[in-house]
Amino acid sequence: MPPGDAGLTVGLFGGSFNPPHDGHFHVALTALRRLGLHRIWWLVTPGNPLKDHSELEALEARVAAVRRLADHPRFTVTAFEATEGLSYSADTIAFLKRRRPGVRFVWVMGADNLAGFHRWQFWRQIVETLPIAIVDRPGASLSPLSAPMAEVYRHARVAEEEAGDFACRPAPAWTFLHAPLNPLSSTLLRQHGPMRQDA
Ligand SMILES: Nc1ncnc2c1ncn2[C@@H]1O[C@H](COP(=O)(O)OP(=O)(O)OP(=O)(O)O)[C@@H](O)[C@H]1O
Ligand SMILES: O=C(O)c1ccc[n+]([C@@H]2O[C@H](COP(=O)([O-])O)[C@@H](O)[C@H]2O)c1
Repeated sequence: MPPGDAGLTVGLFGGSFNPPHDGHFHVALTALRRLGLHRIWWLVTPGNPLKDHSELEALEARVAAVRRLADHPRFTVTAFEATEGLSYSADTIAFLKRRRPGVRFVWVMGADNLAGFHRWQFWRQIVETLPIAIVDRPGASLSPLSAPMAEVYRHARVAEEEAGDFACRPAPAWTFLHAPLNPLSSTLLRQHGPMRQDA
């Protein structure tokens, strides 16, 4: 697990990264800059509990690929969930709060995950524990209005213009960051192989 002194602000960016792509880099950079965070920790998951794992590459290969992609001085790549036996994000977050008590964490995810967030284990506990930042994604732009999480926690939405110190907000707090849309997905890359971004 990465070190973290008191006062550090960290965006937790969990993912399957099967494989990682520029859309992921875009999400991490958007969160880092727009939320005024010190760092982004990329959490390479042993396996999304809601996804079929039959096409999932080995963790070591995904970590190596994410390290190649996440080439930025404020990015840290880690796979401690596997070594600590953590499958659910609620457990990961509780673990981190215990082990890095002075660090201020924010959960970072793409807008497609907002739509299904109410299916995550202990999702309300997650919302009540740390601020959540959602980055827009093609096909999911309307979900802030209709997702159950957004409805239940409507009162906790923070305007993106006011999210510059987001890590210091008490939970529940969530914000939706509009940004240039990036159309890449791992599914697309698994189906068609690497594609030139400028083609
Ligand atoms: N193009 C994108 N724009 C915004 N968010 C993205 C984009 N691609 C991935 N994300 C977000 O990054 C995180 C990790 O995504 P993941 O590794 O599942 O990639 P994916 O492209 O969604 O994969 P798959 O197609 O296999 O479902 C998730 O929170 C996801 O919402
Ligand atoms: O805890 C859960 O129930 C849960 C359900 C779905 C996804 N997650 C986490 O969400 C992150 C994004 O997953 P993915 O597959 O969309 O990249 C990753 O860290 C997963 O472990 C977590």
